[in-house]
Amino acid sequence: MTKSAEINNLNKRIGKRLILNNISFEINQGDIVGLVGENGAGKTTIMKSILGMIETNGGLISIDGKEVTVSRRDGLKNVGSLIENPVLYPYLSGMQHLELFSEAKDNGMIDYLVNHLNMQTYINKNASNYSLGMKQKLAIAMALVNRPSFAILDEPVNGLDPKSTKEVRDLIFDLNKAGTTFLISSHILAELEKIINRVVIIKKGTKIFDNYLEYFGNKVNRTVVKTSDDKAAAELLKSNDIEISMNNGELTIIGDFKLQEVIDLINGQKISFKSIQTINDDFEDDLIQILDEK
Ligand SMILES: Nc1ncnc2c1ncn2[C@@H]1O[C@H](COP(=O)(O)OP(=O)(O)OP(=O)(O)O)[C@@H](O)[C@H]1O
Repeated sequence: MTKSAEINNLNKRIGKRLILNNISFEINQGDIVGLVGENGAGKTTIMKSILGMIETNGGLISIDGKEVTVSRRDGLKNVGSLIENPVLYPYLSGMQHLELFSEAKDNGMIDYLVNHLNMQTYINKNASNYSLGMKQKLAIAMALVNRPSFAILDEPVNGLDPKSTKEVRDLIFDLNKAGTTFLISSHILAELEKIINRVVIIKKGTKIFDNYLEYFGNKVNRTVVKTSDDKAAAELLKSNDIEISMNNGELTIIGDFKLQEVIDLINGQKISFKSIQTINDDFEDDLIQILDEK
């Protein structure tokens, strides 16, 4: 797999505090990687380091095989970024911002972004009058206006309403299909799950998890059943080809099944139900569990 970016043993100290502790991970071309962690975990510091915005205390960062530091910026030529609140010029319109940031005279990208992010009604007005969400959309457009091969977006859907959030998601997918690799941080895990194909989790400056989403498997529902005789109920369900497991004495039915069929089977054997609880294992819970465990 071709690598878009490599981060090797990245360390960052601020004063006496170690903010990043030997962080290493790779971003393969075509990936949409989610960078996840609690407030203050170090996500923005990682992104700033990759972009050569801050001095680091050891470690090697390269983009497209070129080393990036505060003074070596060759690797950043095809990189777009949105980090924290971008500085907007109050007397320039959104369109003028995009024109200022665009390296090409007219590559159709400005129209494409304005349309995809639905900014037509205000793009020619002064940015000083923009709402938080409008500013955020303009900042995303500025990050992507040169059709970067690699884009780093820190909290891109911060402050966006659900419709705008979907517009940003669709735009990311569209650009990803056309060849842009993404590193995206977000606290909105349910939203992040819809976009990313891989997740890197940071806790207190240390990487604690890094894997593709397939790791989390297909989201299967589990139904935990308590009966007057769990052992007999388990045998009965198994003999009727219903997939079950017994974990810590808990009878769990896995995957798809017809609840009425289970009820009829068990009642038919004079076993009584005490409780039935369906549990949806979702991504958000999985991530929170990883964060809590490590
Ligand atoms: N300029 C600075 N001076 C002092 N401490 C800093 C500075 N920048 C970052 N830090 C500290 O570094 C740690 C990591 O901050 P960072 O902004 O990278 O976290 P984050 O994961 O992006 O957090 P959030 O999700 O809240 O944006 C925090 O403890 C923060 O207080």
